[in-house]
Formats: sequence, C-alpha cells, structure tokens
Amino acid sequence: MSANKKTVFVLNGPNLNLLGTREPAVYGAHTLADVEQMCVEACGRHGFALRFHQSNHEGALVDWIHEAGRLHAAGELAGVVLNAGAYTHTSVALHDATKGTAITLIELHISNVHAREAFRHHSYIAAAAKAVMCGFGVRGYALAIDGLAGM
Ligand SMILES: O=C(O)[C@@H]1C=C(O)[C@@H](O)[C@H](O)C1
Repeated sequence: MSANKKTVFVLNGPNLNLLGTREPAVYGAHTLADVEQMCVEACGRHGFALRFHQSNHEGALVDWIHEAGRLHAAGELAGVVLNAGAYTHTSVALHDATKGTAITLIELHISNVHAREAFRHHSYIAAAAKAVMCGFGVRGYALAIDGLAGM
C-alpha cells in the first residue's frame, strides 16, 4: 500500500455469502463477488485501498472492527462500511466495538429495513455509526464508499 493510501473496510455479516440466491426479490440477483467488484471500482475512484470481508460469526466481525481501529489509530483508515446482516438487530458487541475504536463507520443495508418486519426496525449499531444507509440495493455499498470520501 502506498504511504498515503487510506483503507476502507467493507464488512458483511451472516447470510450475505448467499447473495444472488437468497430472497432475490429483497436482496437482488447480484452475488457477494459482484458487490466486492463494485467496491473495488468505488475505492479505485477515490484512491482508497479495500479490505472486503464476510463472516457468519459475530466475533469475526468484531475482530475486523478492532483491526480497522488499529489502522484508524495510525491515520490509515478512511472508514468502515458494515452490513452486519441480522447482527444489526442483536449485537451489543458490534456497537461496543465501533464505539471502542472511534472509527468512522457507515451502517449499510441492501433492503429498506424500516419497510420490513418490526424486528428489523431497531439497530444496535446505528447509535455508534456516522451514517446509516438502507434501501439502495447493492448500489448502496459504492454510495457508502463515496460518502466516506466526502467525510
Ligand atoms: O438489507 C440488508 O442488507 C440486511 C441483511 C440481512 O441479512 C438482514 O438480516 C437485515 O435485516 C437486512
């Protein structure tokens, strides 16, 4: 990585590895690999380096947020785009990891969670996030990276 290139972490939580086949009427037909390519292109437009990850395990997401926090402390982090999936609605740990590392984090959802089941209407992460995006489909990932570039 060049001396002054900042990094964007794009982190994806449970079941997002199923994108493309999982409820396409809700999440679309693009795969997670398609989303990664969109993020590569968006980061390229802004001169960011990209770290793109997915895990079905809450602790793995916490660990990546901690790693992003270390880059933040070194002045090397542009920010984090987190689609925590269902952990959005359950995870105090992800809230605390975000607050505990002082990172710039954008909470992202492919769907408009506020137009869906009531249990999706609360986020444990939003109060620790710089911004929240939902409902733009997978385009939201590139839009979130564009948003980080403007911060
Ligand atoms: O829209 C999305 O990207 C989010 C993805 C999930 O897997 C759900 O559990 C969330 O409730 C919504």
